[in-house]
Amino acid sequence: MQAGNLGRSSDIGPYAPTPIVLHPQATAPEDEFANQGGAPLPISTVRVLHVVNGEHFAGAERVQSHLGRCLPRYSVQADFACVKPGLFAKTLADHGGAWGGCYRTEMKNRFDVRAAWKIRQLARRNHYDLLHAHTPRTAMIASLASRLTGLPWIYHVHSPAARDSSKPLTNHLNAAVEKLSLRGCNHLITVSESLRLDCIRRGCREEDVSVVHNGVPAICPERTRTPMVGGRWVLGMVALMRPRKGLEVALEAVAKLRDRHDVRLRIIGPFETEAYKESIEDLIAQLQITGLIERVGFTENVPAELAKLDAMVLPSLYGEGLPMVVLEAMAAGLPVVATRVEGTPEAVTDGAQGLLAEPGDAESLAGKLDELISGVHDWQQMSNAAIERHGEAFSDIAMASRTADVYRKVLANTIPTIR
Ligand SMILES: CC(=O)N[C@H]1[C@@H](OP(=O)(O)OP(=O)(O)OC[C@H]2O[C@@H](n3ccc(=O)[nH]c3=O)[C@H](O)[C@@H]2O)O[C@H](CO)[C@@H](O)[C@@H]1O
Ligand SMILES: O=P([O-])([O-])O[C@@H]1[C@@H](O)[C@H](O)[C@@H](O)[C@H](O)[C@@H]1O
Repeated sequence: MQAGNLGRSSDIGPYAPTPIVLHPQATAPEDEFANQGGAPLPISTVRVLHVVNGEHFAGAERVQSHLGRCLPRYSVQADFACVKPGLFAKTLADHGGAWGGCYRTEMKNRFDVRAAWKIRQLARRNHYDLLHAHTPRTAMIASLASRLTGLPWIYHVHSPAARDSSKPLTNHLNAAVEKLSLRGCNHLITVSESLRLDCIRRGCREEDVSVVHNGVPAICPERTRTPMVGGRWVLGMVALMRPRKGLEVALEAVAKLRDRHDVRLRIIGPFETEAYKESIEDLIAQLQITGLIERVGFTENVPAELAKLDAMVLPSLYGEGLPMVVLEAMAAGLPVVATRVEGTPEAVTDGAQGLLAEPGDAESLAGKLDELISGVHDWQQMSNAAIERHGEAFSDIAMASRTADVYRKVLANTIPTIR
């Protein structure tokens, strides 16, 4: 079957190897894989095909689009094969190839391995050097495509498959598929140190796993006001709303705060299912907080929404890697009130760039919000600390630079086998 093409002609030949220097950015990180010599060396272009789901435009897809946009600085050209083409595939196409080319390699069902053959065709035609998968489903396809092509492949761990959703059966299946697929994997990238340790606990060798912390651009939109003790506080939760994000806990916390403070909660993002949306509407009615809740829905301009908030709330229950919305809020100078889940404490230290509550505990979340709103912490100081922490550790440029270094390390250690 011929793979379709959304963003760029599938007939494109190899990219002209544009020699540029490694780490041209002053802000690029020091890295264990970087060229240790004096002057930076010109390097040849690496071509990577990301094998992605592509149905949503949520965290993993943000990572992918930032990589597609930033990797060319490091002489890496990234394209995308979508096995569930949806909003992400459409967005890539809308950008006309600026974030990388997009190919439709649909799977008709979870075990439709014909996608691996489509990827083999793409890899041959467009001379990719390596494959990069992002979900258990795409790990399965990339691992098969790697066998068919002889290309090395990398797996990007965004969340722990065994506790990624509220569906135990799906989690179990995904964890099993991931484990089997990883047998032939050349290297793992985890988005947080907590996920790196999780992989090692599950049997991966330390030398096969690298942490590349997620990163986002330094977008800090102008604010028109600074919140004040005794004034109105506009809180916002930004997410693809699904049970594991803990929106219920945020609503319960707002209900607890309503008598003491003038608070509003903006729900920014789409709901994964209509049924979940209805259950949330029922809870809002039951808690009698309808007037305090503003429903924004999906927005393409998250920074503009962040500029309207006084704090970003993310009450995740479990299963996070390193949430992009936490990093986006920090870049925007917004204090983050989140939960101690997986990688989140790697970005936010309680009392510094934001506050950390216990997951699933509305009392704990309300207590942390109360601290911020009552002025126990200086809002401006937290805002400055958030911007600073983003700049030093979580930029999109740093993420792309480190990812490019992993690619080169893997390619340097792989004996090419052309099939
Ligand atoms: C199920 C899964 O795989 N989850 C992972 C996914 O994040 P997950 O999708 O759960 O959530 P994130 O907070 O990381 O990302 C949400 C993204 O959606 C964007 N957004 C949200 C609402 C909206 O209206 N418009 C909009 O564009 C946000 O700006 C953000 O970039 O990748 C993250 C990054 O590796 C990991 O930490 C998560 O564990
Ligand atoms: O591939 P699949 O199992 O159908 O489903 C996917 C999850 O594995 C992935 O973690 C998530 O980010 C996607 O939104 C999607 O839900």
